Amino acid sequence: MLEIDGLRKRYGDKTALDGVGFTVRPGEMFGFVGANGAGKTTTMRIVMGVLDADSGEVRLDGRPVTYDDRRTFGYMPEERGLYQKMKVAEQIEYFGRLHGLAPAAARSATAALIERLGLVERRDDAVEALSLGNQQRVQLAVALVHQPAVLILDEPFSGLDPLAVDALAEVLKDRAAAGVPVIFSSHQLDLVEQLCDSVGIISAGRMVAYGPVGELREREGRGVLRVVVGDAAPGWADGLPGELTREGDRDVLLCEEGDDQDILRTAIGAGRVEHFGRRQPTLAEIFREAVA
Ligand SMILES: Nc1ncnc2c1ncn2[C@@H]1O[C@H](COP(=O)(O)OP(=O)(O)OP(=O)(O)O)[C@@H](O)[C@H]1O
Repeated sequence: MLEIDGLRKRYGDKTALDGVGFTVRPGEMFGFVGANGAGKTTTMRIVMGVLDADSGEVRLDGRPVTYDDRRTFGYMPEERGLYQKMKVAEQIEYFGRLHGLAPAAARSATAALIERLGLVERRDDAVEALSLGNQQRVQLAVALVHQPAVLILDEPFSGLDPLAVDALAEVLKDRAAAGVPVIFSSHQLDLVEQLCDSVGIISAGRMVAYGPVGELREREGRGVLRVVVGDAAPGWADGLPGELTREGDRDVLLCEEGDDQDILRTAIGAGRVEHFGRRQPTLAEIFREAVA
C-alpha cells in the first residue's frame, strides 16, 4: 500500500503543496486530477524522490519509502526523458537493464511492450524520428519494462491517439489486476471516471475531494433533478426553477435547485409523471464544483 501523508512544499514564498495526502492500495487505480499548477507533478516528484518535501511522508506498506523501493517503481515524468538518438527497442531494453533485468528478460519484456503499444514498425527507428505520440508510447514502455511494483504516471494519456489510449488503458488495468498500485494524473476526466477506482481532486495544493469514484458522485453533489411529464398543460412549470424542454411528446424539467416535494406536487398536478429522479453528477461536474 502506498501512503502519501501530509505533504507540504514551498518554492520560495509560493506554497505548492499544503498538506496533500491519499492512499493507494495494491491493485487500485488512482486518478489524480486538478487544474494546471494545482500540485500534481510536485506530489508525484516527491513520491519518486526526485524532489524533497518540506514535511510529510511517503510510506510503502507502512514504512518510509526508500531508494531501493523506488528502483522498483515505474515513473513517467512530466518532462519526458528519452535518448533521442537511441533506437526504440534498444532504448526500452536499456532501461529494463538499468532497472536490474537480466538481458534475456529485458529483451522479452521489450518485445512484449513493443507489441502491446503498437510500436512494432518503429522498433528500429531512432526516437527523434518518431511523432510525439509515438515518443510518448516509448516513454510508457520505459516506465513499464521492469514490471514495476508501483506505477506513477504524469499525464500518460496526453497526446495519444484513441487506439494508443485504449492500449495504455488495457496495460494499466492489467498491472492493477496484478496487484500494483497505479497513480496517474490526467485532465481527461471521462477517462479517469471510466478507469479509476478512486480519485483525488487537488486545488491550490490541497485535496478538495478524494475517494472512490462512486462515493464521490453520491457525496459531492445532489445532482440534477429530472422530471418527465406527459400530457401537461402549457406553462405548468412557469413558477418552478430549472429548464423545461420537450422530448418527443413529453415535457422534461431539469432542476439543480428548488424543493423536490414542491416540484413533484406541481408536476403531479400538471400531468402524468413518468420519471422523477436525480442524475448523479459526472466527475467533470464534481471537479468544477470542487475547484470553484
Ligand atoms: N521549480 C519550481 N519553482 C517554482 N515554482 C514551481 C516549481 N515547480 C512548480 N512550481 C509551482 O508549484 C505549483 C504546482 O505546480 P505543479 O507542476 O505541481 O502543478 P500540476 O498540478 O502538475 O500542473 P499541470 O496540470 O499544469 O501539470 C505551481 O504554482 C507551479 O508554478
